[in-house]
Amino acid sequence: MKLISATPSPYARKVRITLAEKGIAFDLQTEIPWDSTTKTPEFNPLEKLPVLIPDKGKPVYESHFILEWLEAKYPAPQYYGIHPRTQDDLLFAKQVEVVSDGMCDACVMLFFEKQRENPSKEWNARQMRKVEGGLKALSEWVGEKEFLIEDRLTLADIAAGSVLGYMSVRFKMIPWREQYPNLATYVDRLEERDSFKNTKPSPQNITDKIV
Ligand SMILES: N[C@@H](CCC(=O)N[C@@H](CS(=O)(=O)O)C(=O)NCC(=O)O)C(=O)O
Repeated sequence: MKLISATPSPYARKVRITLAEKGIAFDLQTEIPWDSTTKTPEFNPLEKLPVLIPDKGKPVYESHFILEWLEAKYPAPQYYGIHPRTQDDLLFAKQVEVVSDGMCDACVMLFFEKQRENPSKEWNARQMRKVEGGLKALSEWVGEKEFLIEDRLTLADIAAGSVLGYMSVRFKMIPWREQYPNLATYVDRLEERDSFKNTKPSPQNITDKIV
């Protein structure tokens, strides 16, 4: 199995963490999806990574769907299960992923708006509100807990941990660790896991003109 990924990608990190927690071997293909050299269009009509390419069968893309696919194909108890046991908890975990991924989307929008000749203040303010609203929601959900659900790592922690780790790399100017010390404690504990330690995001050097 192969995963097309990028070093800063919080979406790809969710998949890398899940593969590690489930103990699934895979080849990591690191790319810059914004450069003309990327292979993503060969596998994903949306030209985005992450893309999971199974040894047999069709490519799987869109991180939340890749995690669904992995949980379906590599279920508990043979593999570590990332879905909570009850339906309500699973729906809540998916809501945490919606907010976490939405924060990532807003961060990506901000990242590229800054590269425009005349960045729109209104557009940036709108994206910042989404990031700040998401941080507030995550902080309220986490409280003083070690894990969001069932006192063990689930989809919710993978999603929340990935966006918080991304912000530490891409958005140092947002003082979220001071604003929400409980989130800082929460993510620092997650980062002690091998699946997090071995998937730390790092910046990439985009060479092509994007906007
Ligand atoms: N909703 C998608 C978002 C994936 C995404 O935006 N990936 C970026 C790379 S990164 O932001 O994750 O580093 C990409 O491939 N962008 C290329 C493009 O949008 O054309 C997911 O969850 O997988």
